[in-house]
Amino acid sequence: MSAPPRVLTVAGSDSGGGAGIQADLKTMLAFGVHGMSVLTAVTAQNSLGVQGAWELPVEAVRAQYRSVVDDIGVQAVKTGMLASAELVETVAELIGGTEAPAVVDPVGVSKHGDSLLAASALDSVRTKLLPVATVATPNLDEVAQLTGVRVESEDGLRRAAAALLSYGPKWALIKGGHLSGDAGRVGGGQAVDFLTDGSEEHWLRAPRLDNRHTHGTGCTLASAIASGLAKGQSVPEAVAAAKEYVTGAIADGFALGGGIGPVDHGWRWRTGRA
Ligand SMILES: Nc1ncnc2c1ncn2[C@@H]1O[C@H](COP(=O)(O)OP(=O)(O)O)[C@@H](O)[C@H]1O
Ligand SMILES: Cc1ncc(COP(=O)(O)OP(=O)(O)O)c(N)n1
Repeated sequence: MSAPPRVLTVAGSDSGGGAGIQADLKTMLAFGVHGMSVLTAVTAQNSLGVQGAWELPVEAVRAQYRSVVDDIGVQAVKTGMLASAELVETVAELIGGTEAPAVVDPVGVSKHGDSLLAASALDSVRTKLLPVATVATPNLDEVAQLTGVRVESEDGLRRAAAALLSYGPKWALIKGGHLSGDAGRVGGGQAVDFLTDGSEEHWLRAPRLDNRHTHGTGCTLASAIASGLAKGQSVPEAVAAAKEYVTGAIADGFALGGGIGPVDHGWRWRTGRA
């Protein structure tokens, strides 16, 4: 049997299993690729928020990365929670020395408002990590932090993407999940994301689903994109497939715990929907 495409996630652990490394590996399984992980931090986390977070030492991150890349090999890398400037710079250096495409999810703050990245690391994200990204996938809060552009309209998505591209990623995917769904406002009724490399433009639209159990959407989307790239898809193809997958996962999100439950990574086989 031939070897499956291999995808590496460099991210933090979510003990609740909804986001972080756990969401990434479940997504990779759903896309039929072999998922591998470099752990950067451990969080005590559940549907109510993040109760604690501990970073791993830089040597532990470097060692995990080398173990995987030097022996097993990777066709795509995805990054998530990187916690500190030191870890951001280490991971940027490692990715910069690897040929595989990199999907950078510049995780800043969880849905509950818990910080997952030190404020002092923002400059390292801008100057070290974004330049080595094939695709960068910030949500609206993250792109505002990184570029200063606050998005309230579809034109705002375009401006934010242009500002992000100035830091060097090949493609910018601005996720409009946080745009207000109120009737009459832009994005109302739809979850709109915008993808561009500065010349091509792709608008990704899906019905805005009325399910509060959306924990892990960003990690899931980025891992699905990395899985598509590892299979040889172009960036627009991989993003379109990832958007379809995350939309289905939100539709079947689980009411687990007392707060925001996780999306369902196994919705395709659980429900039989394509
Ligand atoms: N209620 C929703 N209905 C449908 N799609 C959504 C909803 N909320 C978020 N999304 C989609 O989920 C993906 C992740 O976006 P977002 O939730 O903004 O990221 P993050 O988890 O990083 O904050 C995007 O494709 C976004 O459009
Ligand atoms: C360990 C860890 N990494 C990343 C996140 C953020 O995940 P995301 O997919 O953006 O989902 P929400 O937290 O916004 O629901 C996380 N929470 N934990």
